[in-house]
Amino acid sequence: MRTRVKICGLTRIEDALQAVNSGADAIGLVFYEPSPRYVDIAKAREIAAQIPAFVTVTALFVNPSKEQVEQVLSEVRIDLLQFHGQEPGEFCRQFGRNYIKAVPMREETDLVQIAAEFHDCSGLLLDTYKPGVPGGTGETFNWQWIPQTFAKPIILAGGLTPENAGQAIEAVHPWALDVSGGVEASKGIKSAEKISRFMQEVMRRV
Ligand SMILES: O=C(O)c1ccccc1N[C@@H]1O[C@H](COP(=O)(O)O)[C@@H](O)[C@H]1O
Repeated sequence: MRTRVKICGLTRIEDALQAVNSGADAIGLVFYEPSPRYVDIAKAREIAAQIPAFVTVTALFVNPSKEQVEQVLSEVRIDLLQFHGQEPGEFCRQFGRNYIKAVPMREETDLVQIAAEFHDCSGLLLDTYKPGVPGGTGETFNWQWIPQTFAKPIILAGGLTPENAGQAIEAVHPWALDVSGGVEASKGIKSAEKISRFMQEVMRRV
């Protein structure tokens, strides 16, 4: 069984189809306006409508209002919510949808306590901590901070590229990798060649 892959920050249909046709298990749409990967509801609907069954359409939020999440859920085909800010557990679970929670990783991060707060999440997404930047940093963190066995599925993120994807799998054995900047040609624009190479590196580790 291979490591799952989510390709995040898609802003164009052709990039989303490239991700799907290269074997990605999930795509991510960023509903966070300051991001260069932000998509509005109209664009998100267009992209999501092209995604076939069994590929998970993920909606990424950073400290959204309840109303913003509800609006996206009512207008776009969304299979999974991703909360990438300081949202508490009660906020994340109020929508009655599957969700993953991003954790900004520091050496002292208490993953056991976080897993208890988000006991009903579908996975913890471990990302690089950078003050003032909620995500999409393009930087890795020290993977040795991640326990080898853990109660929740681990989704590894932060600075992943075609060059380090294989090493990440061998070091961390995560449930999934989540990549954004590492498969881009420029911010918000994906590179077909990098997506394809990233997926090949993952598939070589089956
Ligand atoms: O991609 C963004 O712009 C973004 C903005 C705000 C929060 C999260 C964001 N992206 C997520 O960050 C991680 C790591 O990204 P990268 O591979 O280091 O570029 C990933 O989960 C993205 O989905």
